Amino acid sequence: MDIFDYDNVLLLPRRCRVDSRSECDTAVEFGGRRFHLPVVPANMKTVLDAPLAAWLAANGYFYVMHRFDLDNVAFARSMRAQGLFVSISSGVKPADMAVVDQLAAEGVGADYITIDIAHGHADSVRRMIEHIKAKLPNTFVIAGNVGTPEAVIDLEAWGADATKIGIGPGKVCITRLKTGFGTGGWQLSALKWCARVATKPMIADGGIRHHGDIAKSVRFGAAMVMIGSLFAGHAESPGQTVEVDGQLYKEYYGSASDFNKGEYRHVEGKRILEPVKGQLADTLREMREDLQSSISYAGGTRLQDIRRVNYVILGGDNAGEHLLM
Ligand SMILES: NC(=O)C1=CN([C@@H]2O[C@H](COP(=O)(O)OP(=O)(O)OC[C@H]3O[C@@H](n4cnc5c(N)ncnc54)[C@H](OP(=O)(O)O)[C@@H]3O)[C@@H](O)[C@H]2O)C=CC1
Ligand SMILES: Nc1nc2c(ncn2[C@@H]2O[C@H](COP(=O)(O)O)[C@@H](O)[C@H]2O)c(=O)[nH]1
Repeated sequence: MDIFDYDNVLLLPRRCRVDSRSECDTAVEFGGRRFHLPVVPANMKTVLDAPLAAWLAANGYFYVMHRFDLDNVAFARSMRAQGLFVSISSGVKPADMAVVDQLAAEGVGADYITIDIAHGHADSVRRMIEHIKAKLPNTFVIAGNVGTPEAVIDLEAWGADATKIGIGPGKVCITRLKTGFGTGGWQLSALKWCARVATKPMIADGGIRHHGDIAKSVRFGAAMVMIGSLFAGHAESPGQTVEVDGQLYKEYYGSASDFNKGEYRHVEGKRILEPVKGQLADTLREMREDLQSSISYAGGTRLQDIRRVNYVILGGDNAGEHLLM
């Protein structure tokens, strides 16, 4: 198996089929809805909050609300009141099951539920999927996080409608240092490995440092790409603003950090400062333009055309050209 990551793979251009990049369509269908981009801000407290979730939903973008210090049912009610789709995160504890029960009992429901725990290849996730499917059979269930084909096979067999791939590639992640496990450093090839067996959509989660990494994720099988650090630090981002030597930064911390947990137990995340960026809408516009360009380099007009390109691995033992025959 080739081992590579975002920073040592490049995609190879094919003959252009458009006269303008504006002819390239970045839209994606995911869970029965169509979104402008195959991109979703990470479900983290310093990346999005309820107003940002509502803005994303109202403007044609996918979102997954985080699950920390939040009343999921109240959030779902408020999105419904605005006529917007509901996409929440869940753990696997009795309180999380009770949220599902309440959403069902009140008839609020949820369009998407992302079961999001550190080690998603677990019986607790199987039980949670079964619980959601029993109480809210029309909800699209995303389950994770995992990093192996065996896990993807199991989650799909247990009823997940999509899987989320990435153990430890995140910018504020310290899982590989603390535990010795993960896909950090080879996330893109882990995605490729999982794509061999996946029969349902996969979300590539973590490790995106440049807009071109979105196209690379799509090339290796992602239907959707979850991004934390690139979205943290915007004017609208919920992280606290901090001034250092006259420079403005916003905090970005891991969901398994002591900053998020409020205590130092089972810590697998850290806090960093992201330079303050500008408006989120401007970043999304630039991402869309860059992805339109990626599609044109792929010789296509639609997102899926990126899947057909060849690629090279730069440097190291796995270096070489990989051609689709
Ligand atoms: N993508 C990644 O690499 C990682 C992401 N995270 C993120 O941090 C957040 C908090 O995650 P998490 O701590 O799982 O959430 P929770 O604190 O909600 O824990 C979920 C449940 O899973 C159990 N659990 C957690 N880790 C393991 C494990 N390694 N083996 C067996 N059981 C486990 C917990 O029990 P107990 O605490 O008693 O073990 C708890 O019952 C999530 O958003 C998650 O996605 C965290 C780490 C890695
Ligand atoms: N190991 C940990 N991973 C975490 C933690 N909090 C979030 N995450 C994961 O990171 C991505 C975002 O990655 P980025 O490279 O785009 O910044 C996020 O979606 C989670 O999967 C954590 O505390 N520990």
